[in-house]
Amino acid sequence: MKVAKFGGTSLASAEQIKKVADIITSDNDRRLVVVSAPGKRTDEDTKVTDLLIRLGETYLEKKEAEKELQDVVERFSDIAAGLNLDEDIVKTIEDDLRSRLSYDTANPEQFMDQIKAAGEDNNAKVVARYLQSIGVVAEYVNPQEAGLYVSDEPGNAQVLPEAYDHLYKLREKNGVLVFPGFFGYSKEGRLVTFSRGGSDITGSIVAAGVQAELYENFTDVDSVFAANPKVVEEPVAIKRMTYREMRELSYAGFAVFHDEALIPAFRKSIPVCIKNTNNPQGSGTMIIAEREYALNPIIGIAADKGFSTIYVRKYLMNREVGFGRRLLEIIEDEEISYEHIPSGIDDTSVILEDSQMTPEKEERIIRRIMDELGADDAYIERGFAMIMLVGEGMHETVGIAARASKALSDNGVNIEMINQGSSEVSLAFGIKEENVDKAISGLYEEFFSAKTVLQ
Ligand SMILES: Nc1ncnc2c1ncn2[C@@H]1O[C@H](COP(=O)(O)OP(=O)(O)O)[C@@H](O)[C@H]1O
Ligand SMILES: N[C@@H](CC(=O)OP(=O)(O)O)C(=O)O
Repeated sequence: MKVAKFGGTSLASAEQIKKVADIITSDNDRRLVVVSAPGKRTDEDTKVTDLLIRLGETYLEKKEAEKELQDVVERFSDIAAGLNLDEDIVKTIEDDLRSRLSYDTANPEQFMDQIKAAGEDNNAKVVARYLQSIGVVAEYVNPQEAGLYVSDEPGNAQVLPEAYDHLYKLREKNGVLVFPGFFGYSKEGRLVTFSRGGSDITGSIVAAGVQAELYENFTDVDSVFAANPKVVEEPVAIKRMTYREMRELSYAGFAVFHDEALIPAFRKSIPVCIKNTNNPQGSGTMIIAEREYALNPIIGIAADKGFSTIYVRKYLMNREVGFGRRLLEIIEDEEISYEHIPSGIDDTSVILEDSQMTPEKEERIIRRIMDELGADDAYIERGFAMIMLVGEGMHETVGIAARASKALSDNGVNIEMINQGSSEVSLAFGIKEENVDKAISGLYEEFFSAKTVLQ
Protein backbone atom coordinates (compact mmCIF):
# COMPACT_ATOMS: atom_id res chain seq x y z
CA MET A 1 0.00 0.00 0.00
CA LYS A 2 1.28 3.46 -0.94
CA VAL A 3 0.21 6.73 0.63
CA ALA A 4 0.06 9.61 -1.87
CA LYS A 5 -0.23 13.17 -0.57
CA PHE A 6 -1.21 15.91 -3.01
CA GLY A 7 -0.36 19.52 -2.13
CA GLY A 8 -2.43 22.61 -2.72
CA THR A 9 -0.90 23.38 -6.11
CA SER A 10 -1.79 19.83 -7.26
CA LEU A 11 -5.44 20.44 -6.36
CA ALA A 12 -5.83 24.12 -7.20
CA SER A 13 -8.30 23.63 -10.06
CA ALA A 14 -10.50 21.02 -11.76
CA GLU A 15 -7.77 20.51 -14.35
CA GLN A 16 -5.23 19.70 -11.65
CA ILE A 17 -7.64 17.36 -9.83
CA LYS A 18 -8.10 15.42 -13.08
CA LYS A 19 -4.30 14.91 -13.22
CA VAL A 20 -4.42 13.71 -9.61
CA ALA A 21 -7.15 11.20 -10.50
CA ASP A 22 -4.99 9.89 -13.38
CA ILE A 23 -2.07 9.43 -11.00
CA ILE A 24 -4.22 7.58 -8.47
CA THR A 25 -5.79 5.26 -11.03
CA SER A 26 -2.47 4.49 -12.75
CA ASP A 27 -1.21 2.49 -9.74
CA ASN A 28 -3.45 0.10 -7.77
CA ASP A 29 -1.19 0.41 -4.74
CA ARG A 30 -2.07 4.11 -4.35
CA ARG A 31 -4.84 3.27 -1.93
CA LEU A 32 -4.55 6.08 0.57
CA VAL A 33 -4.70 9.63 -0.73
CA VAL A 34 -4.08 12.64 1.52
CA VAL A 35 -5.25 15.97 0.16
CA SER A 36 -4.55 19.63 0.90
CA ALA A 37 -6.96 22.49 0.33
CA PRO A 38 -6.94 24.03 -3.17
CA GLY A 39 -3.79 26.15 -3.47
CA LYS A 40 -2.69 28.92 -5.83
CA ARG A 41 -3.56 28.61 -9.54
CA THR A 42 -1.13 31.42 -10.41
CA ASP A 43 1.53 33.30 -8.48
CA GLU A 44 -0.98 36.10 -7.77
CA ASP A 45 -3.75 33.78 -6.59
CA THR A 46 -4.77 33.15 -2.94
CA LYS A 47 -4.75 29.70 -1.33
CA VAL A 48 -8.11 28.53 0.01
CA THR A 49 -6.52 28.23 3.47
CA ASP A 50 -5.67 31.94 3.33
CA LEU A 51 -9.20 32.76 2.16
CA LEU A 52 -10.49 30.79 5.15
CA ILE A 53 -8.20 32.64 7.54
CA ARG A 54 -9.56 35.90 6.14
CA LEU A 55 -13.10 34.56 6.61
CA GLY A 56 -12.49 33.53 10.23
CA GLU A 57 -10.71 36.73 11.20
CA THR A 58 -13.33 38.97 9.60
CA TYR A 59 -16.08 37.03 11.35
CA LEU A 60 -14.31 37.33 14.72
CA GLU A 61 -14.02 41.06 14.21
CA LYS A 62 -17.43 41.92 12.72
CA LYS A 63 -19.64 38.87 13.38
CA GLU A 64 -20.36 38.97 9.67
CA ALA A 65 -18.26 37.87 6.69
CA GLU A 66 -20.58 37.10 3.78
CA LYS A 67 -18.18 38.35 1.08
CA GLU A 68 -15.28 36.31 2.51
CA LEU A 69 -17.52 33.23 2.74
CA GLN A 70 -18.58 33.60 -0.88
CA ASP A 71 -14.90 33.83 -1.98
CA VAL A 72 -14.35 30.34 -0.57
CA VAL A 73 -17.60 28.96 -2.00
CA GLU A 74 -16.65 30.35 -5.41
CA ARG A 75 -13.34 28.45 -5.47
CA PHE A 76 -15.13 25.17 -4.74
CA SER A 77 -17.94 26.03 -7.12
CA ASP A 78 -15.43 26.53 -10.00
CA ILE A 79 -13.81 23.21 -9.19
CA ALA A 80 -17.14 21.34 -8.95
CA ALA A 81 -18.28 22.80 -12.28
CA GLY A 82 -14.99 21.85 -13.97
CA LEU A 83 -15.35 18.31 -12.68
CA ASN A 84 -19.04 18.07 -13.72
CA LEU A 85 -20.11 17.37 -10.16
CA ASP A 86 -23.67 17.93 -9.00
CA GLU A 87 -24.37 21.45 -7.70
CA ASP A 88 -25.52 19.92 -4.40
CA ILE A 89 -21.90 19.47 -3.30
CA VAL A 90 -21.37 23.25 -3.44
CA LYS A 91 -24.49 23.77 -1.33
CA THR A 92 -23.17 21.20 1.18
CA ILE A 93 -19.83 23.07 1.36
CA GLU A 94 -21.57 26.40 1.91
CA ASP A 95 -23.71 24.87 4.69
CA ASP A 96 -20.59 23.37 6.24
CA LEU A 97 -18.83 26.77 6.27
CA ARG A 98 -21.87 28.44 7.88
CA SER A 99 -22.08 25.78 10.55
CA ARG A 100 -18.36 26.24 11.32
CA LEU A 101 -18.96 29.98 11.76
CA SER A 102 -21.51 29.17 14.46
CA TYR A 103 -18.76 27.44 16.52
CA ASP A 104 -18.06 29.07 19.89
CA THR A 105 -15.80 32.13 19.41
CA ALA A 106 -14.88 32.37 23.11
CA ASN A 107 -11.55 30.73 22.27
CA PRO A 108 -10.52 32.42 18.97
CA GLU A 109 -7.69 29.95 18.27
CA GLN A 110 -10.01 26.94 18.50
CA PHE A 111 -12.55 28.76 16.37
CA MET A 112 -9.90 29.53 13.73
CA ASP A 113 -8.84 25.87 13.62
CA GLN A 114 -12.43 24.87 12.78
CA ILE A 115 -12.47 27.36 9.91
CA LYS A 116 -8.96 26.61 8.56
CA ALA A 117 -9.64 22.87 8.40
CA ALA A 118 -12.65 23.42 6.13
CA GLY A 119 -10.36 23.66 3.09
CA GLU A 120 -8.89 20.17 3.41
CA ASP A 121 -12.07 18.58 4.76
CA ASN A 122 -14.28 19.76 1.92
CA ASN A 123 -11.62 19.18 -0.71
CA ALA A 124 -11.31 15.54 0.38
CA LYS A 125 -15.07 15.18 -0.15
CA VAL A 126 -14.81 16.79 -3.59
CA VAL A 127 -11.93 14.52 -4.65
CA ALA A 128 -13.71 11.38 -3.34
CA ARG A 129 -16.89 12.40 -5.18
CA TYR A 130 -14.97 13.02 -8.40
CA LEU A 131 -13.22 9.64 -8.19
CA GLN A 132 -16.62 7.97 -7.70
CA SER A 133 -18.02 9.87 -10.68
CA ILE A 134 -15.35 8.34 -12.95
CA GLY A 135 -16.05 4.85 -11.64
CA VAL A 136 -13.37 4.49 -8.97
CA VAL A 137 -14.36 2.81 -5.70
CA ALA A 138 -13.46 5.64 -3.35
CA GLU A 139 -14.56 7.08 -0.04
CA TYR A 140 -13.85 10.10 2.17
CA VAL A 141 -12.25 9.26 5.51
CA ASN A 142 -13.21 11.22 8.62
CA PRO A 143 -9.95 11.74 10.61
CA GLN A 144 -11.86 11.54 13.91
CA GLU A 145 -13.38 8.17 13.04
CA ALA A 146 -9.98 6.98 11.76
CA GLY A 147 -8.42 7.90 15.13
CA LEU A 148 -5.95 10.61 14.10
CA TYR A 149 -5.50 11.81 17.68
CA VAL A 150 -3.38 14.89 18.31
CA SER A 151 -2.43 17.18 21.19
CA ASP A 152 -4.79 20.06 21.96
CA GLU A 153 -2.52 22.89 20.73
CA PRO A 154 -4.47 24.98 18.19
CA GLY A 155 -2.44 25.58 15.03
CA ASN A 156 0.42 23.42 16.27
CA ALA A 157 -0.97 19.91 16.88
CA GLN A 158 1.40 17.02 17.61
CA VAL A 159 0.35 13.45 16.89
CA LEU A 160 -0.40 11.23 19.91
CA PRO A 161 1.28 7.79 19.89
CA GLU A 162 -2.02 5.85 20.03
CA ALA A 163 -3.08 7.33 16.67
CA TYR A 164 -0.85 4.91 14.76
CA ASP A 165 -2.67 1.76 15.94
CA HIS A 166 -6.04 3.28 15.06
CA LEU A 167 -4.87 4.33 11.61
CA TYR A 168 -3.51 0.83 10.94
CA LYS A 169 -7.14 -0.35 10.72
CA LEU A 170 -7.57 1.66 7.52
CA ARG A 171 -5.78 -1.23 5.81
CA GLU A 172 -8.96 -3.29 6.18
CA LYS A 173 -11.00 -0.91 4.03
CA ASN A 174 -11.46 -1.40 0.29
CA GLY A 175 -10.95 1.02 -2.56
CA VAL A 176 -9.25 4.39 -2.55
CA LEU A 177 -9.45 6.27 0.76
CA VAL A 178 -9.36 10.05 0.57
CA PHE A 179 -8.06 11.53 3.80
CA PRO A 180 -8.11 15.29 4.49
CA GLY A 181 -4.71 16.67 5.52
CA PHE A 182 -3.79 19.40 8.00
CA PHE A 183 -5.84 18.44 11.10
CA GLY A 184 -6.67 15.79 13.66
CA TYR A 185 -8.76 15.55 16.84
CA SER A 186 -7.86 15.82 20.50
CA LYS A 187 -8.91 13.01 22.85
CA GLU A 188 -11.79 15.29 23.96
CA GLY A 189 -13.00 15.46 20.36
CA ARG A 190 -11.83 18.96 19.49
CA LEU A 191 -10.57 19.62 15.96
CA VAL A 192 -6.93 20.83 16.00
CA THR A 193 -4.80 21.83 13.00
CA PHE A 194 -1.11 21.24 12.46
CA SER A 195 1.11 24.23 11.66
CA ARG A 196 0.88 25.77 8.17
CA GLY A 197 1.83 23.35 5.40
CA GLY A 198 0.80 20.52 7.74
CA SER A 199 -0.84 18.20 5.18
CA ASP A 200 2.68 16.83 4.63
CA ILE A 201 2.59 15.86 8.32
CA THR A 202 -0.78 14.10 7.94
CA GLY A 203 0.63 12.15 4.97
CA SER A 204 3.61 10.99 6.97
CA ILE A 205 1.52 10.04 10.01
CA VAL A 206 -0.96 8.10 7.89
CA ALA A 207 1.89 6.37 6.01
CA ALA A 208 3.44 5.35 9.33
CA GLY A 209 0.03 4.26 10.66
CA VAL A 210 -0.81 1.93 7.78
CA GLN A 211 2.87 0.93 7.46
CA ALA A 212 2.92 1.93 3.82
CA GLU A 213 5.64 0.63 1.51
CA LEU A 214 6.12 4.22 0.23
CA TYR A 215 4.98 7.75 1.07
CA GLU A 216 4.67 9.76 -2.14
CA ASN A 217 4.46 13.52 -1.75
CA PHE A 218 3.18 15.13 -4.96
CA THR A 219 3.91 18.81 -5.51
CA ASP A 220 4.67 21.20 -8.39
CA VAL A 221 8.41 20.60 -8.93
CA ASP A 222 10.19 17.59 -10.46
CA SER A 223 12.32 17.01 -7.40
CA VAL A 224 13.98 18.58 -4.44
CA PHE A 225 16.76 20.77 -5.82
CA ALA A 226 20.12 21.58 -4.25
CA ALA A 227 18.93 25.17 -3.79
CA ASN A 228 15.63 27.02 -4.01
CA PRO A 229 14.76 27.22 -7.76
CA LYS A 230 13.39 30.72 -7.15
CA VAL A 231 16.90 31.91 -6.23
CA VAL A 232 19.25 29.75 -8.32
CA GLU A 233 18.51 29.20 -11.99
CA GLU A 234 18.06 25.51 -12.82
CA PRO A 235 19.66 24.09 -9.70
CA VAL A 236 20.73 20.43 -9.81
CA ALA A 237 18.12 17.89 -8.84
CA ILE A 238 18.67 15.66 -5.83
CA LYS A 239 17.94 12.03 -6.68
CA ARG A 240 18.54 10.54 -3.26
CA MET A 241 18.96 12.10 0.15
CA THR A 242 18.76 10.93 3.76
CA TYR A 243 16.02 11.68 6.26
CA ARG A 244 18.52 13.73 8.27
CA GLU A 245 19.48 15.83 5.25
CA MET A 246 15.86 16.53 4.32
CA ARG A 247 14.94 17.33 7.90
CA GLU A 248 17.77 19.90 8.16
CA LEU A 249 17.03 21.44 4.76
CA SER A 250 13.29 21.68 5.28
CA TYR A 251 13.85 23.22 8.71
CA ALA A 252 16.25 25.71 7.12
CA GLY A 253 13.90 26.87 4.36
CA PHE A 254 13.21 24.22 1.69
CA ALA A 255 9.48 24.92 1.57
CA VAL A 256 8.87 21.84 -0.57
CA PHE A 257 8.39 19.59 2.49
CA HIS A 258 7.29 20.43 6.05
CA ASP A 259 10.17 20.07 8.50
CA GLU A 260 8.01 18.15 11.00
CA ALA A 261 6.79 15.69 8.39
CA LEU A 262 9.80 13.39 8.24
CA ILE A 263 9.84 11.95 11.73
CA PRO A 264 6.77 9.63 11.53
CA ALA A 265 7.95 8.10 8.23
CA PHE A 266 11.55 7.91 9.45
CA ARG A 267 10.57 6.07 12.66
CA LYS A 268 8.78 3.37 10.66
CA SER A 269 11.53 3.33 7.96
CA ILE A 270 9.08 4.31 5.23
CA PRO A 271 10.84 5.77 2.18
CA VAL A 272 9.50 9.14 1.05
CA CYS A 273 9.38 10.19 -2.60
CA ILE A 274 8.83 13.80 -3.70
CA LYS A 275 7.22 13.89 -7.16
CA ASN A 276 5.60 16.31 -9.58
CA THR A 277 1.86 16.08 -10.29
CA ASN A 278 2.55 17.79 -13.64
CA ASN A 279 5.22 15.21 -14.54
CA PRO A 280 4.42 12.00 -12.66
CA GLN A 281 6.71 9.89 -14.88
CA GLY A 282 9.78 11.70 -13.51
CA SER A 283 11.72 9.79 -10.88
CA GLY A 284 11.53 12.57 -8.26
CA THR A 285 13.62 12.61 -5.09
CA MET A 286 13.86 9.58 -2.81
CA ILE A 287 14.38 10.21 0.91
CA ILE A 288 15.89 7.18 2.59
CA ALA A 289 17.99 6.18 5.61
CA GLU A 290 21.44 6.19 3.98
CA ARG A 291 23.15 7.36 0.81
CA GLU A 292 26.59 7.07 -0.75
CA TYR A 293 28.12 10.47 -0.07
CA ALA A 294 31.76 10.16 -1.13
CA LEU A 295 31.22 12.10 -4.37
CA ASN A 296 28.76 14.63 -3.00
CA PRO A 297 29.48 15.44 0.63
CA ILE A 298 27.14 18.47 0.40
CA ILE A 299 23.60 17.92 -0.87
CA GLY A 300 21.89 21.28 -0.48
CA ILE A 301 21.91 24.90 0.64
CA ALA A 302 18.85 26.40 2.31
CA ALA A 303 18.09 29.83 3.72
CA ASP A 304 15.43 31.35 5.89
CA LYS A 305 14.83 34.95 6.89
CA GLY A 306 13.15 36.51 9.92
CA PHE A 307 15.57 35.86 12.78
CA SER A 308 16.73 38.15 15.53
CA THR A 309 19.60 37.94 18.00
CA ILE A 310 19.66 38.72 21.69
CA TYR A 311 23.25 39.77 22.28
CA VAL A 312 24.58 39.60 25.87
CA ARG A 313 28.03 40.66 27.09
CA LYS A 314 29.41 40.15 30.59
CA TYR A 315 33.05 40.05 31.63
CA LEU A 316 34.01 36.52 32.85
CA MET A 317 30.68 35.05 31.72
CA ASN A 318 32.50 31.78 31.04
CA ARG A 319 33.39 31.41 34.75
CA GLU A 320 29.87 32.00 36.06
CA VAL A 321 28.11 28.75 36.93
CA GLY A 322 24.49 28.72 35.75
CA PHE A 323 24.68 31.87 33.58
CA GLY A 324 23.41 30.11 30.45
CA ARG A 325 20.57 28.43 32.33
CA ARG A 326 19.41 31.69 33.90
CA LEU A 327 19.57 33.48 30.55
CA LEU A 328 17.46 30.78 28.92
CA GLU A 329 15.00 30.85 31.81
CA ILE A 330 14.31 34.53 31.12
CA ILE A 331 13.59 33.66 27.50
CA GLU A 332 11.49 30.65 28.53
CA ASP A 333 9.39 32.85 30.84
CA GLU A 334 8.32 34.77 27.71
CA GLU A 335 7.39 31.45 26.02
CA ILE A 336 10.00 31.97 23.33
CA SER A 337 11.97 29.12 21.78
CA TYR A 338 15.47 29.59 20.41
CA GLU A 339 17.36 28.20 17.40
CA HIS A 340 21.09 28.61 18.14
CA ILE A 341 23.31 29.91 20.96
CA PRO A 342 26.79 30.68 19.61
CA SER A 343 29.03 31.78 22.51
CA GLY A 344 32.39 33.45 23.20
CA ILE A 345 34.25 33.90 26.52
CA ASP A 346 32.55 37.10 27.63
CA ASP A 347 29.55 37.15 25.31
CA THR A 348 26.77 35.04 23.91
CA SER A 349 23.97 35.43 21.36
CA VAL A 350 20.61 33.72 21.39
CA ILE A 351 19.16 33.44 17.90
CA LEU A 352 15.41 33.13 17.61
CA GLU A 353 12.54 33.54 15.20
CA ASP A 354 11.61 37.20 15.12
CA SER A 355 7.88 36.47 14.85
CA GLN A 356 7.87 35.38 18.52
CA MET A 357 9.07 38.77 19.76
CA THR A 358 6.88 41.75 20.72
CA PRO A 359 8.08 45.18 21.91
CA GLU A 360 6.81 44.35 25.44
CA LYS A 361 8.66 41.03 25.53
CA GLU A 362 11.80 42.67 24.18
CA GLU A 363 11.69 45.35 26.87
CA ARG A 364 11.17 42.80 29.69
CA ILE A 365 13.91 40.46 28.44
CA ILE A 366 16.58 43.14 28.14
CA ARG A 367 15.69 44.65 31.52
CA ARG A 368 15.87 41.28 33.27
CA ILE A 369 19.19 40.38 31.59
CA MET A 370 20.69 43.65 32.80
CA ASP A 371 19.15 43.58 36.32
CA GLU A 372 19.10 39.88 37.22
CA LEU A 373 22.19 38.67 35.35
CA GLY A 374 24.23 41.82 35.85
CA ALA A 375 25.19 41.95 32.17
CA ASP A 376 27.52 44.70 30.95
CA ASP A 377 25.50 45.06 27.77
CA ALA A 378 22.40 43.48 26.21
CA TYR A 379 20.44 44.34 23.09
CA ILE A 380 18.36 42.82 20.32
CA GLU A 381 19.31 42.98 16.65
CA ARG A 382 16.78 42.19 13.94
CA GLY A 383 16.91 41.28 10.26
CA PHE A 384 19.04 38.14 10.25
CA ALA A 385 18.90 35.20 7.90
CA MET A 386 20.23 31.72 8.52
CA ILE A 387 21.96 29.87 5.71
CA MET A 388 22.39 26.14 6.12
CA LEU A 389 24.84 23.98 4.23
CA VAL A 390 23.76 20.35 4.56
CA GLY A 391 25.32 17.01 3.70
CA GLU A 392 26.07 13.63 5.29
CA GLY A 393 29.64 13.77 3.97
CA MET A 394 30.49 17.01 5.77
CA HIS A 395 32.01 15.36 8.86
CA GLU A 396 34.51 13.37 6.77
CA THR A 397 35.51 16.12 4.37
CA VAL A 398 38.26 18.56 5.23
CA GLY A 399 37.84 22.23 4.32
CA ILE A 400 34.07 22.64 3.86
CA ALA A 401 33.83 25.52 6.36
CA ALA A 402 36.87 27.23 4.80
CA ARG A 403 35.42 26.95 1.29
CA ALA A 404 32.04 28.23 2.45
CA SER A 405 33.54 31.21 4.31
CA LYS A 406 35.67 32.12 1.29
CA ALA A 407 32.66 31.89 -1.05
CA LEU A 408 30.72 34.23 1.23
CA SER A 409 33.55 36.74 1.54
CA ASP A 410 34.21 36.65 -2.24
CA ASN A 411 30.57 37.69 -2.65
CA GLY A 412 30.84 40.51 -0.14
CA VAL A 413 28.75 38.76 2.52
CA ASN A 414 29.77 39.34 6.13
CA ILE A 415 29.33 36.30 8.43
CA GLU A 416 27.68 37.31 11.71
CA MET A 417 27.63 33.82 13.21
CA ILE A 418 28.77 30.27 12.42
CA ASN A 419 27.33 27.15 14.06
CA GLN A 420 28.14 23.55 13.25
CA GLY A 421 25.34 21.22 14.37
CA SER A 422 26.44 18.47 16.80
CA SER A 423 25.40 15.84 14.25
CA GLU A 424 27.87 17.41 11.79
CA VAL A 425 25.35 17.08 9.00
CA SER A 426 24.89 20.84 8.78
CA LEU A 427 26.78 24.09 9.01
CA ALA A 428 24.79 27.27 9.72
CA PHE A 429 25.79 30.85 8.94
CA GLY A 430 24.01 33.89 10.31
CA ILE A 431 24.06 36.80 7.84
CA LYS A 432 22.13 40.02 7.22
CA GLU A 433 18.82 39.40 5.46
CA GLU A 434 19.66 41.67 2.53
CA ASN A 435 22.60 39.39 1.63
CA VAL A 436 20.62 36.15 1.35
CA ASP A 437 20.38 35.80 -2.41
CA LYS A 438 24.03 36.57 -3.11
CA ALA A 439 25.09 34.24 -0.29
CA ILE A 440 23.04 31.35 -1.73
CA SER A 441 24.33 31.99 -5.25
CA GLY A 442 27.94 32.21 -4.05
CA LEU A 443 27.73 29.00 -2.02
CA TYR A 444 25.91 27.22 -4.83
CA GLU A 445 28.68 28.10 -7.30
CA GLU A 446 31.32 26.89 -4.85
CA PHE A 447 29.75 23.50 -4.12
CA PHE A 448 27.83 22.68 -7.29
CA SER A 449 28.36 23.17 -10.99
CA ALA A 450 26.29 22.54 -14.09
CA LYS A 451 27.91 19.12 -14.33
CA THR A 452 27.16 18.05 -10.78
CA VAL A 453 25.06 14.90 -10.61
CA LEU A 454 23.65 14.30 -7.18
CA GLN A 455 23.45 10.52 -6.86
N1 LIG B 1 15.18 23.29 -2.76
C1 LIG B 1 13.95 23.24 -3.27
N2 LIG B 1 13.60 22.24 -4.13
C2 LIG B 1 12.36 22.21 -4.66
N3 LIG B 1 11.40 23.13 -4.40
C3 LIG B 1 11.68 24.13 -3.55
C4 LIG B 1 12.97 24.22 -2.94
N4 LIG B 1 12.97 25.30 -2.12
C5 LIG B 1 11.76 25.87 -2.21
N5 LIG B 1 10.98 25.17 -3.07
C6 LIG B 1 9.59 25.55 -3.43
O1 LIG B 1 8.66 24.64 -2.85
C7 LIG B 1 7.48 24.68 -3.67
C8 LIG B 1 6.60 23.47 -3.37
O2 LIG B 1 6.12 23.53 -2.05
P1 LIG B 1 4.60 23.95 -1.72
O3 LIG B 1 4.28 25.25 -2.41
O4 LIG B 1 4.35 23.86 -0.26
O5 LIG B 1 3.85 22.80 -2.50
P2 LIG B 1 2.46 22.08 -2.29
O6 LIG B 1 1.40 23.07 -2.66
O7 LIG B 1 2.54 20.95 -3.25
O8 LIG B 1 2.39 21.61 -0.86
C9 LIG B 1 8.06 24.68 -5.06
O9 LIG B 1 7.16 25.27 -5.98
C10 LIG B 1 9.34 25.50 -4.93
O10 LIG B 1 9.19 26.83 -5.37
N1 LIG C 1 -3.61 24.08 3.32
C1 LIG C 1 -2.73 24.13 4.46
C2 LIG C 1 -1.97 22.84 4.64
C3 LIG C 1 -1.02 22.41 3.55
O1 LIG C 1 -0.20 21.51 3.75
O2 LIG C 1 -1.09 23.04 2.37
P1 LIG C 1 -0.06 22.82 1.09
O3 LIG C 1 -0.02 21.34 0.80
O4 LIG C 1 -0.69 23.63 0.01
O5 LIG C 1 1.31 23.34 1.50
C4 LIG C 1 -1.83 25.36 4.37
O6 LIG C 1 -1.92 26.10 3.40
O7 LIG C 1 -1.07 25.61 5.28
